[in-house]
Amino acid sequence: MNILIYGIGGVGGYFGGKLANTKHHVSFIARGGHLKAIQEKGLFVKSFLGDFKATPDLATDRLTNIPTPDLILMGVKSWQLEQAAKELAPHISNGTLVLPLQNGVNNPEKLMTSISEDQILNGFCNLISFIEAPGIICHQAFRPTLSMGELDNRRTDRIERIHAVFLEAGVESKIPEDIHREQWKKFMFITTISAIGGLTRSTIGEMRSSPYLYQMMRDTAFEILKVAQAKHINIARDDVDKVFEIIAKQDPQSTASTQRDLMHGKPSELENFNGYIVEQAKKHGIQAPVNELILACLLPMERRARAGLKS
Ligand SMILES: NC(=O)C1=CN([C@@H]2O[C@H](COP(=O)(O)OP(=O)(O)OC[C@H]3O[C@@H](n4cnc5c(N)ncnc54)[C@H](OP(=O)(O)O)[C@@H]3O)[C@@H](O)[C@H]2O)C=CC1
Ligand SMILES: CC(C)(CO)C(=O)C(=O)O
Repeated sequence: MNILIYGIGGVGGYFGGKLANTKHHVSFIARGGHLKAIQEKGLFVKSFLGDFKATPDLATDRLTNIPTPDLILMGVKSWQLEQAAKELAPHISNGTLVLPLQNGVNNPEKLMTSISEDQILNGFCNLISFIEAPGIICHQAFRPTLSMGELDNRRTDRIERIHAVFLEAGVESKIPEDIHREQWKKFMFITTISAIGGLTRSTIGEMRSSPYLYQMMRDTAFEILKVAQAKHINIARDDVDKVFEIIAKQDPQSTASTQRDLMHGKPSELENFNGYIVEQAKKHGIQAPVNELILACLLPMERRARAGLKS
């Protein structure tokens, strides 16, 4: 199989690195000093589960150089997906499948702006990893897992084939019965902790121990639940409780990637998280005042980050 990893950051670097060590032909799209380091020395993944080195068949910043991919793993941030899909469209065939791994729940729709719906899968992952230095990925915590599915949840031969490729690479991969439901559960978790964490600059432990902030997290989650149900996602009140059980188990010092982006004045996924909920709540006639407040408070900072100014 010809596999392309588009974006070799925390996620693309970890899973792309695993795939590069299989028999498949693996190409990396990266840029700048990170690309140069990978071209010169390969990609080094420092992982608390065991370090490994990966040498892709090709590392480039030019899509014209790559063989037509059978599978593309999207490793960019969710707000970079539309642009990436536009750039990819002329370089794929009708048989190419695209698997997004971004946090958020509208990534397939973003890809559909340039790529045919029947070539798009849905997916998400769990791990904590980031670029530590050019050519080096640090996988810091969480046993990496990957969930994937067809948009209509059918267990097709092609999804089984892709799942098998990840298993072959030693990645813990799942095809849940309902990929959208599982993705919304993760979305509820990550959106609830990221935004309030970003707004208050607090760790998960600090938010859990403040009754006010804890209630704010719960209100955020219930607004997300209402939007999900309006969109006919099979998710219930029990799922909110399960999300809060997961929140209760997190290391008190932990912060989510979007929260860290917000805190470091980098462009973040705020608009794909709370922004999406506010937009969809309006569309479905639902009140979402907590998500609206969070979004309004963080948007000026987000705009500064996008204008290249540090907050
Ligand atoms: N990191 C994590 O632990 C987790 C992240 N996620 C989700 O995964 C997604 C990816 O996050 P993450 O891996 O952290 O993001 P990163 O910022 O670490 O990685 C994105 C990479 O894509 C590169 N990129 C973007 N556009 C291009 C382009 N046109 N050409 C070449 N390279 C490009 C970026 O390069 P450059 O830096 O030059 O812009 C960067 O190296 C997000 O949706 C995130 O929420 C989900 C679970 C865990
Ligand atoms: C919370 C976590 C680590 C779970 O994978 C995540 O998705 C993120 O930080 O973006």
